[in-house]
Amino acid sequence: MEVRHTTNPNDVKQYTTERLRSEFLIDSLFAAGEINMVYSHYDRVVTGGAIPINGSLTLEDKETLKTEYFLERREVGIINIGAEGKVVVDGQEYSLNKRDCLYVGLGNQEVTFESSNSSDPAKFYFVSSLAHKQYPTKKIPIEEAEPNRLGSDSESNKRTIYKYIHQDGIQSCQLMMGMTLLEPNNMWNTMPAHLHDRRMEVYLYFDLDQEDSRVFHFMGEPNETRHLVVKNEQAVLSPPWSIHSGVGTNNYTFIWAMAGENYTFTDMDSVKMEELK
Ligand SMILES: O=C(O)C(=O)C[C@H](O)C(=O)CO
Ligand SMILES: [Zn+2]
Repeated sequence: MEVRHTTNPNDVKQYTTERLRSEFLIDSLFAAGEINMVYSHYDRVVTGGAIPINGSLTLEDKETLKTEYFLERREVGIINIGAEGKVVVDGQEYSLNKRDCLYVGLGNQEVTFESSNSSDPAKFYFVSSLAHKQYPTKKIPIEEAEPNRLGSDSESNKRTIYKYIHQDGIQSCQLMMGMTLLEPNNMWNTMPAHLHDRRMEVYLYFDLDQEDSRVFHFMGEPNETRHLVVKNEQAVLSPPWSIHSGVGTNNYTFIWAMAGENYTFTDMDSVKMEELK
């Protein structure tokens, strides 16, 4: 898998667009019949995508992790963003429809992905972080996730945050994961912006409804922002020192995942509008 190192915010001020994209944008996670992963040194989070077509794909990379199996020292959250498929965890099958989430804990030795129909395949997005204890493998459909409604039409940021893996939901060591759905004609996410220097975060943007749709994702320290132009099914690594917010040219949905120091979703430092530059 590709390995990305961490960056210092003072250095990032000098980056060209190309360098910024190569450090923070994950532009090709999803390819038919492949599993692709990026290992970030931010909290050692692995971000991945799998589209099984002919048979199953296995979650593994001994070469990079130097462990016997992927979850020997890790946990993983998996969300299906495609058609129906299944994840098999040490022989136990979990069927996932679009937007369903599965948490798989430390110590499970074999995790494989399969599509129910190869002509309309599943697309599994996953984020994995380090784990010290085994929590039970658990599936949660979006209907059972805790919704948190935010924003307003006048601010164009009316949206629902669904929390899957968190303190009051599926239990994990440090991984938090959920999905935010924007109401039609609402384009802004995570504005007003926030920081959490205790945790890194990854955003996956998907369901951008036109070929030409883009999300302008804002990152950087609040007084030194930059943007990344993001296409459908691309992800962004957000360092702990960076805001993470976006505005779309069309409707979209995104999956957020965090790992780091604490396990408190509400541990956020809000950024005042006058601080943003
Ligand atoms: O729409 C939002 O606002 C979010 O979804 C925010 C993320 O959940 C987040 O950044 C959590 O720290
Ligand atoms: Zn955040």
